[in-house]
Amino acid sequence: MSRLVVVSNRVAPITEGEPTAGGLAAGVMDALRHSGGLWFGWSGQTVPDTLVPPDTLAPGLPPAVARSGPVTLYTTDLTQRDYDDYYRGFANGTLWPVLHYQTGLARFEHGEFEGYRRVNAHFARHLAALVAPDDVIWAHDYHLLCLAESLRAAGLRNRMGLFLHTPFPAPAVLTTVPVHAELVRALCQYDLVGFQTEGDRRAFADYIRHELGGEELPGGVLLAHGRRIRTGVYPIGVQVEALRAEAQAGEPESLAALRAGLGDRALIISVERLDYSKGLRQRFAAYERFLASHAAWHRRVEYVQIAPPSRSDVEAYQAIRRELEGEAGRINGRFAELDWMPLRYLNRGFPRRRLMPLYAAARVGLVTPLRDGMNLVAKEYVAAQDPQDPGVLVLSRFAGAARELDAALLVNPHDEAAVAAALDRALAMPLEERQERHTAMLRVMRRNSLERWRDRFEADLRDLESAAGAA
Ligand SMILES: O=P(O)(O)OC[C@H]1O[C@H](O[C@H]2O[C@H](CO)[C@@H](O)[C@H](O)[C@H]2O)[C@H](O)[C@@H](O)[C@@H]1O
Ligand SMILES: O=c1ccn([C@@H]2O[C@H](COP(=O)(O)OP(=O)(O)O)[C@@H](O)[C@H]2O)c(=O)[nH]1
Repeated sequence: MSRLVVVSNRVAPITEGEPTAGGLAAGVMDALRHSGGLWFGWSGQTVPDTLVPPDTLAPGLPPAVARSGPVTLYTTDLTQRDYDDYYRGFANGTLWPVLHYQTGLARFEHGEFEGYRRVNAHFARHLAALVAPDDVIWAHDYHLLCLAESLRAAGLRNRMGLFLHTPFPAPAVLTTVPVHAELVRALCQYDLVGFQTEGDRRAFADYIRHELGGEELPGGVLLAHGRRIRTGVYPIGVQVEALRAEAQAGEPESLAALRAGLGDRALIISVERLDYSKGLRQRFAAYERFLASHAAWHRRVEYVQIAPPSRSDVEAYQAIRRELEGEAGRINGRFAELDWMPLRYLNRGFPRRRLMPLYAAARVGLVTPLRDGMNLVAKEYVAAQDPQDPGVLVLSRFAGAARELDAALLVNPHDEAAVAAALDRALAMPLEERQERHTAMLRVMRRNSLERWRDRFEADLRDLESAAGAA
């Protein structure tokens, strides 16, 4: 069978035990670990611009190669200028906020978009030297919307698919990006475009029909720019049994330390990259309101927030970090007692195998992003629970995960009073109701596993005829 070539900006660290850099890297690594394949991406390193001759696009060096089990990892460095324009600039300063409906936080510079295209072309140039004509190419996420266009320009006729890990916003939101038309035209060079939810897929189809005057055929096929693009919904999953084993294996000392600090208090846990899309500011406010309005829970609960810094050189991320540090101190200052700290805010990451026992020990998993493509932490929390005595997931209706995990306590993260009431309800929930909700969520998660996500996308990609995109 032809090879699977995976391309993403972020690749998983190949050293065991390092914190995983977000859900994409964790998911792709877990998915590739069994079937194997070639994975190409950014090394995470930048090199000074002076190392690059002015007439070349990017470092002329061949990519570094490493092996992790059956996965061969090719990584390339970025120059400082490429990193600034592409990753810090257009990908995370323009696209990320717009894809998450935060248009007020988005900036736009034509030069950064050019840099974004330059890096997509740089990736394509390396890939063109690596892929065989019958390989299937599976690109990931908003960093690589223009990759297929660059690969086609280099003459590649391979089957190419893109899976978008983030939301795809309504056309009225996407069109705030001045180069939306160029982006969607480039996206149409893929043969298959996959989304986390039907809402995201619908938004893309609406753009094609209403902005481009394209056509939508039955079975998720779109006709636009003289091409035939297949679309589908592939919710990313987790490996339930492997995660459960990690949760049970535990790490006696760290868990013991946590338990000693907690005593018999109920633990509320939240874990995410420190990102404004994750709704931490609103969550802190909701927790403060919960403490103010539910005095009966004082000293009986503790909220642990794990929030490793992310994209720290983007201004909006620096602002949220400053703000949360102040808020955590203020909330503790208002409610803490000599022997009780209501909120523990940890500004650092943990390897996932250390997080799993913490999830297992938590009475409530509090996951309230303002928008999220999926949110794997929600699924990991459910997987970690003891089915005989499970904790309760309080989940934002705006996370992709809410489409599947509708047996969670679904909340609107903008409604502080509703989140506070959900916390009270979750903490007081009778065993039978907790079990019923947990069983229902586990059933969906077992069905929509990580393997199914990978297998369905890969099968649909392989099913397409080579260069079938021409309408
Ligand atoms: O690579 P970074 O800039 O450090 O950011 C980490 C990743 O964040 C985003 O993850 C998304 O993918 C998850 C798995 O599908 C999904 O659950 C989550 O909702 C998404 O936000 C981003 O999309 C990735 O590209 C980043 O690598
Ligand atoms: O300190 C941390 C924080 C998060 N994660 C992992 O990073 C992923 C986050 O994925 P999610 O889809 O929730 O959000 P993203 O960061 O991709 O937006 C999950 O697998 C977490 O277990 C981790 O390993 N260590």
